[in-house]
Amino acid sequence: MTKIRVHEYAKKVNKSSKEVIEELGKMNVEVTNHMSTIDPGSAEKLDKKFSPANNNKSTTKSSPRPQGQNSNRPQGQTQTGNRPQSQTGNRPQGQSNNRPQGQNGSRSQGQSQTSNNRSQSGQSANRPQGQNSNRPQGQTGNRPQGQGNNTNRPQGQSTNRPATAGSNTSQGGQNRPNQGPSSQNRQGGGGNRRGGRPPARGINQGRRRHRPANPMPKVEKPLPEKITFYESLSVGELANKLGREPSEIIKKLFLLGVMATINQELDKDAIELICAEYDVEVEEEIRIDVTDLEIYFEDPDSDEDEAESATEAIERPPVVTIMGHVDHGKTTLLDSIRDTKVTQGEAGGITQHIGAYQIESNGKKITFLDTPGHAAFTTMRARGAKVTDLTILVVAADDGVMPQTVEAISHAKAAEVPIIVAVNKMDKPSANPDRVMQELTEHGLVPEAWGGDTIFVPISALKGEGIDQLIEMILLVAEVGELKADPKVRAKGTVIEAQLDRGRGAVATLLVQDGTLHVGDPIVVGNTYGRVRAMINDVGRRVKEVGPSAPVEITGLSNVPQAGDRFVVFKDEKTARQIGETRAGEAIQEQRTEKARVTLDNLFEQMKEGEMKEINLIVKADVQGTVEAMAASLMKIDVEGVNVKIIHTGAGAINESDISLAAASNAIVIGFNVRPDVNAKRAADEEGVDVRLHRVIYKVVEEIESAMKGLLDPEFEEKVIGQVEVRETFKVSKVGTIAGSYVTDGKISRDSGVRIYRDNIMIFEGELDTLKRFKDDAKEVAKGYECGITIKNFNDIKEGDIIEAYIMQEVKRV
Ligand SMILES: Nc1nc2c(ncn2[C@@H]2O[C@H](COP(=O)(O)OP(=O)(O)OP(=O)(O)O)[C@@H](O)[C@H]2O)c(=O)[nH]1
Repeated sequence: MTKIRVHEYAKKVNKSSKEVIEELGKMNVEVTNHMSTIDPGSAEKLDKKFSPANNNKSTTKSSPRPQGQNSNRPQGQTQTGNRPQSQTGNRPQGQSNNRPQGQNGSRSQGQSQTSNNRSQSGQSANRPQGQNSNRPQGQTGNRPQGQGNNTNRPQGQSTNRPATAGSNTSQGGQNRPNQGPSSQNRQGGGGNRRGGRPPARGINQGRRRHRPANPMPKVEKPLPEKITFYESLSVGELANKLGREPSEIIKKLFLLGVMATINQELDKDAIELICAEYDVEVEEEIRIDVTDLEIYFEDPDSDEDEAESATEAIERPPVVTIMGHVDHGKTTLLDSIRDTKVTQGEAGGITQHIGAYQIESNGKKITFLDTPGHAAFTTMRARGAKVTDLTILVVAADDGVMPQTVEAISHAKAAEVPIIVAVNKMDKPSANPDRVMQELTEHGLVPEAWGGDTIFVPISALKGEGIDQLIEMILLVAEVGELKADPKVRAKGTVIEAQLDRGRGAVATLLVQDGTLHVGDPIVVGNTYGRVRAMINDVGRRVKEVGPSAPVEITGLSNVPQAGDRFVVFKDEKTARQIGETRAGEAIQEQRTEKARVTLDNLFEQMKEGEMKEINLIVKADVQGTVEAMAASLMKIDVEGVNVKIIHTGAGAINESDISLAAASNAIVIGFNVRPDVNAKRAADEEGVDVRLHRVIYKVVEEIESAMKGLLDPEFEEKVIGQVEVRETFKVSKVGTIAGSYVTDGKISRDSGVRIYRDNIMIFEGELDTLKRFKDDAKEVAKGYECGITIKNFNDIKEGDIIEAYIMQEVKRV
C-alpha cells in the first residue's frame, strides 16, 4: 500500500484533515499538516478508526470539536455536486425551512434533517453519497446559522439537540447492520449528527437520559412498628402507612379472599389481617366528639378540668312526673302539692309556671315536673332525656283504670321508672279503692297489702288529704334509689320547656341534673348556645346559682331550644360557641337528610296504603306547650279517609328550614302567635309554601279541617244547562224514537243528563244516547237550533215533551 497524504486520506474517509491529523496524533504518528503523508500501517489503523462501522464512535469523539464542522463543509460541498438533483432540490427547502428559526435552529435542523433523510429513503443507489449527501445538507443547512451560533453557544446546541439527536442515534444504531435504505438514512442521520455535531452529543445525552430508567434495585421502606387508624382505611392509605405498594396490599387481600381496589375502604378486621401479615401492630383511634352532649352525661370525666373539680356526689332531690287518665286529678294534685308546700317559707313568692317546681318537706326537696301526662314524658324520653326518677300514677277511685292509665303504666315501665299509685278522689262517696287496686294488679301493679311491692296512697287532691303521706312515700322511694349528684362540677341537665319571649328573647326552663348552674355560665343547650344572663326560680325569684334537681328559667340563649334537649356548661364562652355552632350546623344537615327521609316515607306509605291520603303539617308556636296542644288538637281531626301527619313542631318563629322542609314534604306550615322571619317569608313566596298564621286554636283546627275536606273525593252538584222542546218524533227501526227538537234555552251537550217532563211532570230521567245536527253527531247544540235526540233506554218520547239538560259539576266541600 502506497503512502497517502493526510488530505487525500481525509477526503477518502470523508473526514477533515484536522480530524485525521488529530487521530494520527492519538496514534502517536507524527504529522505536521494536511500535506504530510501517512504510512500504510497508520492508514490501516485509521481505516479501522474511520471505517463505517466506527463512524458513530469517531463522530461521537470528534463531534465536540467545533472545527469539525468547518472542515466538513468543503467536503460536503464537493459532494453536493454528486448528489442527484432531487436531493439538491430537497435540500434548499429543508435549509430554508430550518434557517429562519434562529437560535432554535439546531433542534429544528435536526428535525428537518430527519425528515430529509426520510424523504430520501428511496435513494439506496446513492448511499455512500447519501451518507455524505445528507451530511452536507445538514452541514450546509446548519452552518450558516450554525457557524454563527456555534461560536457563541456550544451549550445552546447541546441543550437544544438531545431529543431529535437521541432518536436518530438509536435508529442508526439499530439499523446499521442491515445496510438497507432505512439504515442508509439512519447513517445519513448519523452523518447529520456528525456534520451538525450537536446531535452527536445528544447521543450521549440520550443515553444518559435513559440511564435513570434502568431499574434501580428497589429498597423497601422499613415497616413501621405500629400503625393507627380511625374507623377505617382505604387500601391506598393502608399501603402508605405500611410503606408498601398498594398492589402488594391488593394481592395480599386477594389471597385472603378479599377483592379490593385501591380506594376500597377496609374495615378493622381486614386492616388487622393485613398488618398481621407484616407483623405490624394496629391500634384503632377513638376520637371523642366534643359536640356530642350525651358524652358529658355518660362519662363525666370526658371534660378533663371538670374531673379535677369533681368531689364526691351527694344526695339530690328526686324528680317526679305525674301521669294518669284524663280528669283523674293530675293538675289538681300538682296544684295541691304546690299550694301546700311551695309557699311555705317563700312568703311573697309568686308561683311561676315554668314547667317544674320544687317543694320542701322535712328539709328534703322534691322536684315535680309541671306538665302532667305521658305525652311530655314520652317526648323527653324520645329525645333521649332521662329526667324522671319517679312517677305518680293518679287513678280516680270512682273511675278506676282507664285507657290512659294503662298507657301511663307502659311508659313508666319502658323507662324503668318506679311507680307510686295515688288513688285520688277518695272524698267521693262513689270511691272504690279496692276496685282500683284490683284493676291495677291486672297490669302488674300489686299493692304491698296484697303481697306486691307497689305503693298505693289514697288521697283527695281536691281536699289536700293524703298529700303528706304521698310526699313521704316519694322521699322513701327516692332514698332507696340513692339519687346522687355532684354540686361542685359544671352544670348539665335537660330542657323542660322553652319559648320565645317578646321582651326577653329565648327563655328556657332547665332542670339541673348534675353540678351547679351559675349566672354567667357559658352554656350549650341543644343546638343553641349562650351565656346564662339571668335565672328565675319556680317562685319567681332571681337566683345566682342552682344545684342538682332544681328547675330554673334562664335567658341569654341565642335561639329557642326544644323540650328534652340536653344542656352542658363549658369552661369558656368560646368553647360553648364553637360547640353550639357546630351542633346547629349539624342539625340543619340532619334536617335536610330527614327531608329526604320524609319524602321516602311518604312514598312508602302511599304504596302501602294505596289510595290513602294525608296532609303534612309543620306546627310552630310561641311556647312549646302550645305547640304540643296544637299538635294534639290537629291529630284529633277526623275527616274520613285523610290522615294528619305532623312532620315537625317547634317553638319560635317560622324559619327558612321550616319552609324548606315544607317544600320538600308538600306540607302546610301553621304558625300560632308567631310569624315567619324575613328569610322564611321570602323562601315561602319562592317555593309557594302555604303558611297559615293564627291566634286562636280552634280556627287553626277549623281551617285544616276544611282543607282536609277539600282533599276528599270531589262532591258533585247538578247544574241545569238548557231546555229543549220536542217538536216531532220519528220512529226508526234499530234506532228507536228520534225526537226532532228545538233548543229553547241554554244548550244541550252530548254528555248531559236529561229529564223529560210532560205537562210539567217528570216522566223519565236518564242519559242522552245520540245528539245530532242533521245527520252529523254534535257535541253540543245551542239555543235557537234544531237537533235530533235519542234517549238511552227510553222510546216513549212525544211531541210537546220538554227535555231538561243538566250536567254534574264538582263543588268544593265546606
Ligand atoms: N271530688 C274530687 N274531685 C277531684 C279531685 N281531684 C280532682 N278533682 C276534680 O276532677 C276534675 C279533673 O281534675 P284535673 O286535675 O283537671 O284532672 P286532670 O287529670 O289534670 O285532667 P286533664 O288535665 O284533663 O288530663 C276537676 O273538676 C277536679 O276538681 C278529688 O280529689 N276529689
